[in-house]
Amino acid sequence: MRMAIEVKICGINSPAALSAAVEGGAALVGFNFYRKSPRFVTPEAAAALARTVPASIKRVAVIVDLDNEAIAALLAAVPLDMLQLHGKEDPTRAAAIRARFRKPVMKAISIAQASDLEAADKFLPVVDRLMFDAKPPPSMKDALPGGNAISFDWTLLAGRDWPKPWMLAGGLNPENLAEAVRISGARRVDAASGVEDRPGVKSPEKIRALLALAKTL
Ligand SMILES: O=C(O)c1ccccc1NCC(=O)[C@H](O)[C@H](O)COP(=O)(O)O
Repeated sequence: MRMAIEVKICGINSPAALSAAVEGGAALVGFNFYRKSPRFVTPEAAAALARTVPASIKRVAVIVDLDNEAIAALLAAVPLDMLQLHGKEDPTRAAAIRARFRKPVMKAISIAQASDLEAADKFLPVVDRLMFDAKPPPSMKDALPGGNAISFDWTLLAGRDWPKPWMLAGGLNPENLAEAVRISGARRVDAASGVEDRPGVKSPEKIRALLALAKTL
């Protein structure tokens, strides 16, 4: 039997969004600690939400180039199961974070062309998961490190696999998820903007729709 699609709903910042994700069957929920993101949550708000998440669902911290002191403070304040490195962390830094904080680490790799996938090989020995996310084009003003609602060419992943779990991210929504999965072959996916009404405002309806669809793929 085929493994069900695993979904991470990223940028959870309200009880309604969290309930929709939990009840809809998300496997992971992401809390965004990048201050410039419209999805930023304070550690206090994230802690209140994270404490209500069932143990079967992984609580992921999205962090961007944080130093050890900031990561330690975050982990002291918020119950978290995984660290998602979404900045310019290199393999040495990823390995150091994983060793020091003893949490599973997922490294996001920005993809625009086939050669961008080569970075995966360097991270594989030192992380627990990979995420392939869209690299914003240079013309995109005010681009964030992630959460830009843009997709990359899913055929770049077709027929590819890696020896650790990997997720597809970038502009996924209830309208394009089926196509993205069919073309890329991904069995783990992540969505932030595509389940929102506007940047930073999650739509419980869209979260439910994406998760219901994922169960059929
Ligand atoms: O979502 C953000 O605002 C964000 C900001 C800075 C770094 C990472 C960020 N998001 C991380 C995620 O896991 C997103 O879900 C992923 O980039 C896909 O986003 P989207 O294209 O909006 O679905």
